[in-house]
Amino acid sequence: MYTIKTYNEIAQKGLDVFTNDYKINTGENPDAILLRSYNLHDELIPSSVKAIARAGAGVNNIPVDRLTEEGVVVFNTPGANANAVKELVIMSLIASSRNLFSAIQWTKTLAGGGEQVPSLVEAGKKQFVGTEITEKKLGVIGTGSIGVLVANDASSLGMDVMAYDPYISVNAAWQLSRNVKRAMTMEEIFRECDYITVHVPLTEETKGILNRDSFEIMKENVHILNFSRGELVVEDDLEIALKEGKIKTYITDFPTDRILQMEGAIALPHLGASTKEAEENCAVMAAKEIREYLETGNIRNSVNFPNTVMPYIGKKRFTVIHKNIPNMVGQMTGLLANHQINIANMSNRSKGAWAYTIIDVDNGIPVEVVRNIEENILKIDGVKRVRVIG
Ligand SMILES: NC(=O)c1ccc[n+]([C@@H]2O[C@H](COP(=O)([O-])OP(=O)(O)OC[C@H]3O[C@@H](n4cnc5c(N)ncnc54)[C@H](O)[C@@H]3O)[C@@H](O)[C@H]2O)c1
Ligand SMILES: O=C(O)[C@H](O)COP(=O)(O)O
Repeated sequence: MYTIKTYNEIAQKGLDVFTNDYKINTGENPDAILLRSYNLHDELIPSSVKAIARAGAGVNNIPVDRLTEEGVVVFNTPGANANAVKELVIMSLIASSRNLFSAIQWTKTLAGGGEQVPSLVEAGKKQFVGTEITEKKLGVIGTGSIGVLVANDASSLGMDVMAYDPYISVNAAWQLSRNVKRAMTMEEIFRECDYITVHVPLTEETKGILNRDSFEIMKENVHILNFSRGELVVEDDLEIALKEGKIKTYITDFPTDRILQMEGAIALPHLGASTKEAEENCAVMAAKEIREYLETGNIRNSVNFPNTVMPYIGKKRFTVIHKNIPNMVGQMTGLLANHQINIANMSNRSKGAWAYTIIDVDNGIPVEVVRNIEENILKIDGVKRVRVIG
C-alpha cells in the first residue's frame, strides 16, 4: 500500500491512475507528493517521500537541489500542457495587436447607453485601431515544448519568426518549421522583433533576462509576452520602459501588485495550463510517473535523476541512488557475488553528479540475505538511497 499526498487540486482523471493499492492524503508518511504550482520550498518534506511529481512544466516551486541531496526523485510532465499555453499565447499576440483588452473594457462602459450604443461604438472605435500580425517579426526565446508550437503556428499565421535556444533538444529541432529562422544570440531577437515571447524555465541564467539593457535595444512599441515566469522580468526596468512608451504592451500570466498598476501591462491569472485537457494530461502523466517509480523503480521524465527504464518482469529488484563516481557498480555487484547471486539484468545511468542503478536478480533469495545486501549497499560511500522491489 502506498500513500500519495497532493497539494493543489489535481484532475480526477489523474487521481484515478492510483488504484486500490494507493491511499490519497491519509497518514503522516506519504510515499510521494503530487502537486501543481504549490510552493514546496518552505514545507517540511517527510523522509518517507521517495518521489515528487509536478503536474506541469516549471519546477521552480520545488526545492530540487535539496531533494536531490536527499535522493528524492522529482518529475515533471514535459509537453503535457504545451498546447494550452500556445493557444493562449497566440490569442494574446492578436489581442495585443488589436488592442482587444482595452477595447472590450471600453465597450462595456457603454452599457446603459440605450439606442445610442451603436453610434457611440462607431464614434469611439478609432481609438482602438490596431496592427496585423502578418509579416511582423516574432522572436521566440526558448524553443521547448511550448516555444516550438508558438513558433510554428505564428509562422503559419504569416509571421516572420526567429527563435533563440542555445540548448534546443534534438526532438524540438526536428519539430521546428523550416520557416523559423535561428537567432544566434538573444540580442538579435531583442533588436529585430516587433513581438517577443519567452518560453524558458526560471533558472539562475534566465532570471531577469528582460531588463533595462534588453529593453534599450528593442524596437519602439515592442509587444512582450511572458507566459513563463514573472521573475524573468526586472519590474523596475519594465515600469520605466512602459512609461517611456518603448514597450507597447507587456502581457503576462504572472501578475504582481506592482504590475497590475502599470499602464500597458495586461495580466492574466496564471491561466496558461488551465484547460480541462491540459489539467488532465498533466495529472495523468504525473500520476503514472509516480506509480511507475514506486512500483518498478523506473524513472521517466525526472528533472534531477537520469531517466532509467528497464522492463520489470517481477524479479527481485534493487534500485540505488548514488553519486556518479567510479567503482559504484563494481562494489554493488561484488556484494551480490559474495552471496553467489546471479544478476538477471542491470542498468546504470548518470545525470551530472548523480547516478541511478537498477539490478534485477534471480528470484528465490532468502529474505535475510536480501536485507543484508540492501544494508551493505547503503553503507557504500556515495550511496544515498536503496530500495528493494518485488
Ligand atoms: N503560464 C503557464 O501556465 C505555463 C505553463 C507551462 C509552462 N510554463 C512555463 O514555461 C516554461 C517553458 O515550458 P516548456 O514546457 O516549453 O518547457 P521546456 O523544458 O520544454 O522548454 C524550455 C526551453 O527553454 C530552453 N532554455 C533554457 N534555458 C535557456 C536560455 N537561457 N535561453 C534560451 N533558451 C533556454 C531549453 O533549452 C528548452 O528548449 C516552463 O519552465 C514554465 O516556467 C508556464
Ligand atoms: O509550469 C507550468 O506547468 C505552469 O506554470 C502551470 O502551472 P499550474 O499547474 O499551477 O497551472
